[in-house]
Amino acid sequence: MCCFWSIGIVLKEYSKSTARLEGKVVIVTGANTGIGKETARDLAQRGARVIIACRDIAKAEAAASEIRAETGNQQVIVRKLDLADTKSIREFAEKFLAEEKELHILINNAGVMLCPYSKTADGFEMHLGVNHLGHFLLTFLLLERLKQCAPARIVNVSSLAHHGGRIRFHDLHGEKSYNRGLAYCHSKLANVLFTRELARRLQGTKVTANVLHPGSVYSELVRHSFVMTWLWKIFSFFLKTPCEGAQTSIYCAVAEELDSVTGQYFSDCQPAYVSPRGRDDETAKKLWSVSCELLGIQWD
Ligand SMILES: NC(=O)C1=CN([C@@H]2O[C@H](COP(=O)(O)OP(=O)(O)OC[C@H]3O[C@@H](n4cnc5c(N)ncnc54)[C@H](OP(=O)(O)O)[C@@H]3O)[C@@H](O)[C@H]2O)C=CC1
Ligand SMILES: CC1=C(/C=C/C(C)=C/C=C/C(C)=C/C=O)C(C)(C)CCC1
Repeated sequence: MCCFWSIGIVLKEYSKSTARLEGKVVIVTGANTGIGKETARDLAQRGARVIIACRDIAKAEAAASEIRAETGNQQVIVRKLDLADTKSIREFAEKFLAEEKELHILINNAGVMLCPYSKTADGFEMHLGVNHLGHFLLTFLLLERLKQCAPARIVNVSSLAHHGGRIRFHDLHGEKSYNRGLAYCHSKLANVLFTRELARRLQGTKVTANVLHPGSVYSELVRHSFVMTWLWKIFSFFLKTPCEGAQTSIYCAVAEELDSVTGQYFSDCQPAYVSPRGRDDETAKKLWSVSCELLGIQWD
């Protein structure tokens, strides 16, 4: 359940669940700032053991100490994860699986937007590589542990921007044409399609997979665009705070009424409209097999 309230002209919703998470292990990617940090803070407040999976250890340690001090939960742990490098993703997963016996909630939150054309360590276009392929590989590597600890949840942070995306199988890495806004949209559509296919494959396992739009949130996401950085500053009053932006992620992670809900897209803590391309099962299946090929994995 969510509650409604409003500030100015922006309608906002808060996850109302009082669920406690003592004994539960959670991973939040990109939790050193923005929506991820607020998600980690809330889950730590609920008593979970929270793994802050970030590429910059210094920034992550600063966020973790702040959360530990504020919540009194000392089980907020930093681990290195660079989603732009499959070697780092594999090292993270290997270390995690060796150190932790359990995993109950995986929040694939980290993301980049409006990057100038660039590639990941493995030669993937940056938006597709970090936002989709990195999380696809991470989920693959951790899935057995989630299944063993079921009921468990996978929460993928996508965006309303998925409406503008398409999966350009003929030019996935933007080598023929590249627009950084569209590249973001494509990667966020990939998040929606991945969740859809993942949920279908996980039927009967008690591991759910849902995807969400957090709202338009005043965060560092716009850092690669000078114009957007200024627009975000000027219009910040109309944007959600990171704490408000984290509410739908928290809702998907803990709400009791979602125990058996899977494959759904949420916004403002409620089901929301998915674009026709985000409901295309054939594209979802093809994206799945192409992602496996690119990553050199077999995921049946
Ligand atoms: N803000 C908004 O309005 C909206 C956000 N979203 C989505 O919400 C999610 C969170 O974004 P938000 O909090 O706003 O953005 P921020 O830029 O504030 O946070 C993004 C996080 O992702 C991390 N990250 C980026 N690249 C990598 C990488 N290669 N490996 C590991 N971590 C990485 C960042 O780390 P570092 O600090 O080191 O760069 C940071 O922790 C994203 O998936 C975004 O697409 C969706 C719709 C709207
Ligand atoms: C129309 C408009 C704005 C709103 C932009 C929005 C709402 C952007 C949403 C971006 C998303 C969803 C990004 C992440 O996925 C501004 C810049 C506030 C002010 C200028 C006019």
